Amino acid sequence: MNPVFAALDTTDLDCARGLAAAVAPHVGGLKLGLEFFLAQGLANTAAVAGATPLFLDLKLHDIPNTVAGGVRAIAGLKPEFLTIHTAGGSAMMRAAVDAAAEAAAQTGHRIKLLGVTVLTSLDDGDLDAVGQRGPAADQVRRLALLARASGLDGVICSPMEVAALRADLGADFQLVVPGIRPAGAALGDQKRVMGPRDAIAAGASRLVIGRPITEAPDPAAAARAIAAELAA
Ligand SMILES: O=C(O)c1cc(=O)[nH]c(=O)n1[C@@H]1O[C@H](COP(=O)(O)O)[C@@H](O)[C@H]1O
Repeated sequence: MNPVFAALDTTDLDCARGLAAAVAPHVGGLKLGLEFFLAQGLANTAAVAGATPLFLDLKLHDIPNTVAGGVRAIAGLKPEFLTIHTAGGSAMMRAAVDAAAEAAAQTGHRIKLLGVTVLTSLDDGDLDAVGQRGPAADQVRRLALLARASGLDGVICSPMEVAALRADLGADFQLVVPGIRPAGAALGDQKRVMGPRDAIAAGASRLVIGRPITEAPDPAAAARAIAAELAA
């Protein structure tokens, strides 16, 4: 199984279609999120994903009733994964789990819910500034345990926390990992990063990779090179 989801972070439909066509043969799935979904909506999200597994990254974070409504609203898209924020608390996560179960009874498709823990663009100093107890690794562990207890299928975490979470949470819990930077790739706004091979070796289930693929001169070649590195 190719563990890479390519993040197509654009508002432009033609750009997303072009990237999807180029990289889909070389990745395990496509991630469409905030930018694309807000600009293009449900129908175009479905159109761009086509038959490729979809990771719908909406990072839902609201009161339980509203998040449950959000899950129901996108259920027809049948994404493999949907993100919600663990910081929304246990009741919110349980409401999302219940809504996903109700939707599965109707659509026959079970959406896997992933809890965002501490964004990979934040470091210990950033956490302090918003009044959260660091270090980041401790906060990630606290939120991941809460996510599992609330019935989520897995969490999003940085590569720096994967090994410890894998040891704590067992083999079946999905650890989906952005903040991936192949050797020489620009960091951009990411702060807690690792290379693709090291992240998988540490225990990541899936990798989310955006700009190192989409901003490469040849996105298909970049995706193919990452797949080859992981298969070697
Ligand atoms: O939920 C996510 O996918 C996510 C969580 C997180 O903590 N950090 C993070 O970077 N992401 C997403 O992963 C992708 C990373 O993109 P690149 O930094 O371009 O590789 C983006 O689409 C982010 O929205």
